Parts: sequence; structure tokens; C-alpha cells
Amino acid sequence: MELTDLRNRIDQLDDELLNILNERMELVKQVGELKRSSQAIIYRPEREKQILDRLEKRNTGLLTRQAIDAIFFEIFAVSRNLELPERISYLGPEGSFTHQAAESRFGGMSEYLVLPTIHSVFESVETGRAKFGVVPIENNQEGIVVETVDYLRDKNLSIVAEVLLQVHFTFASQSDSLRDIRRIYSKDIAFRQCGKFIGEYLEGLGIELIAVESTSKAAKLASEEPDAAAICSSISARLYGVPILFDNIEDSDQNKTRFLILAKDFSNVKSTDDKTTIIANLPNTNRPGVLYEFLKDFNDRGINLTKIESRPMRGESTFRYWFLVEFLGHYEDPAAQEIMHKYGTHLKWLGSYVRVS
Ligand SMILES: O=C(O)C(=O)C[C@]1(C(=O)O)C=C[C@@H](O)C=C1
Repeated sequence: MELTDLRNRIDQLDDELLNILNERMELVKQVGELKRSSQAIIYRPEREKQILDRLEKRNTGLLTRQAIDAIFFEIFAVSRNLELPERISYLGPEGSFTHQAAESRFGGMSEYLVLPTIHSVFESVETGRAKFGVVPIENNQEGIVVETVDYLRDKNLSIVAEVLLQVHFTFASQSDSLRDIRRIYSKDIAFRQCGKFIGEYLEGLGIELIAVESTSKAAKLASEEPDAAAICSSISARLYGVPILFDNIEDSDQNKTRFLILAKDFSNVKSTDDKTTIIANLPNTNRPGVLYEFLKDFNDRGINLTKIESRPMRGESTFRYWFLVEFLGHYEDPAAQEIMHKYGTHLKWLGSYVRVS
């Protein structure tokens, strides 16, 4: 077929797609009306997963699961906006990896509130300025983001969903020569994740490494200072117009960051593959065997623990800890319920949500 013929055929299909999408939106609008009259929750990640899983099974064409996810997450985001526009806050500035994570779930059309700290994201959701908040919780090379973990304990927000993002760093600077660069801005975690690149290319050049709150702040600073560079995401380098000198400079290509979507008083319906996050404030953690017995309770019930993170009890003179614990399954599963009842107020349930692997 000739190019014009192909394009004519594409135009015809786009017309059909548009009609079908509008037809879908008519139904979504009715769902929205039903939900509003019963005060039901608009965002239903487990329903979205069900749709995506079903489509993947039916799919016989060229689209990969990743492509189906990308297209349909955008459709869901538009649908939710039609049902009820909801504001989403995220750890900024614009162009941060958290921004990317937020857009992957809430699409390009949602209203976003860009906030400077993890604390301010928690606060915006607590006060209702945003319906959802997006924060990083861990990186698979670097470990936990302690600020997020500590606020999960101290604030009263629920986990709605998790997002996994493959992280790539770029080295961007207005300077064409590495010898003219005097300082590099980035987040401390990013400096550590790009250790090999820094060692190979920048050692001995007397360059100062300056840690700032986010990699996009680093890009912004590098856009203002010609003798500076940033280790940042490629979106933020582009956003601030800083030329990229090297791409994918991270030590490991397995580098993934996990983000959480938070909301107030939120609870997901069970899906086929859930994860649960709780805080454990165990009594008498200094008595031998307390932690062992707690973990054994999970093992005895066949519950797969996926994470246990110790954090110090602040304001005490001894070394005592509380734990962030994650396990596979939903909070409503009988085995999980048994543990929740056994430990009562010593456990705080943060959320059960669709697991992303
Ligand atoms: O099924 C619903 O509950 C809807 O609101 C519809 C819909 C969709 O677009 O399919 C939109 C938002 C929800 O997160 C899940 C699904």
C-alpha cells in the first residue's frame, strides 16, 4: 500500500477509535453518577488491573503488555477525571522521577500539585488539598526512603497503590568539556547509584558533588550555572533545557524505584494478587524471641513476607525499634486477620493494594 493509502486507513481507524472511546466515556459517566450517589470511591486500581489482565489474555496483535498498560492507564485517568476531577500531589519539582510515576497512573490530563518535600505531600493529602499523593519509598539498589517510612507511621494515610519505575540517570551540563565543570548537583541517592561513572570520568578533576533535594532541582541549578552539571532524569534535563552529555550512567541497569500512591481513609477491594503494608510496634522488643515469634506467626500461616524494615523509636534512651512489614495477600484474608487480631493495637494497617512485579 502507498503512504497515502496507509494514512487514509489510519484516519478511518482513528475515527472508529474516537467513536468507541466516546461510547466508553458515556458508560463511565454513568458509573460516575452511580458512584457519586452512593459516595463510592472513584479510583479502583483492582478493577483497572482486572481490565488490563483481561485485555492481555485476549491480545493477539502487536501491542505488548507494557503498551496496553500505557494506553489504558491514560484512558482510565481520563475516565476518572470525567467521573470526578481529583487533584494529585507529588514530590517535585516537575520532571522528577516521582512526577513520572504519578503521570504513569494519573495521566497527562490530571491536575497536579507539585510539592517540595515528602512531608508536604503527606500534608496535602491529610488536609484534603490533594486527593492522592505520590512519594518514593525505596530503590532496589539503595534501599528505603526513610522519610516516607517514618511519615507512614506518624501520619494517618492509606496506601492505595504502588508504582515501579525503571530509573535511568543522565549527566547534563551546558559545558561541553568535563574540565570546565566545577560542581555537580544531584540527590545523594543518585550520586551513590552512579558511583562507577563518577569514578571513571570525573575522579581527579576537583569537581565538588553537591546534594540537593531532588534530581530535577539539580537540573534547574545546572540550567542556571554554566560551570555546573546535574545527574538527573532525561525528562528534567529536557524540561530545563540542559544538554545531555551522557545517558544511562547508573551502575546497574536493574535500577528500579518503587513509589506509593497515598490517600486518606482508602481501602481497596481484594484483587487476585495483593500486597499489604503494616507498621509493627511490638511490645517488649528487648525480650529474646519477640521478633522471631512475630515472624513465625506469618510463616505458620503460610504468609509470604516481602519486607521488614527496622526504624528506631525516637526520643528513647535505649535502642528500640518499630518495623515496616510487607506481605503478600490482602488484609481481609483470614490468615492476615488472625495476625491483626492477635497483635491488636500493636499493628497499624496501612493498605492492601494490587502488587506490581
Ligand atoms: O469501573 C469503575 O469503577 C470505573 O469507575 C470505571 C473505570 C474505567 O475507566 O474502566 C475508571 C476508574 C476506575 O479506577 C476503574 C475503572
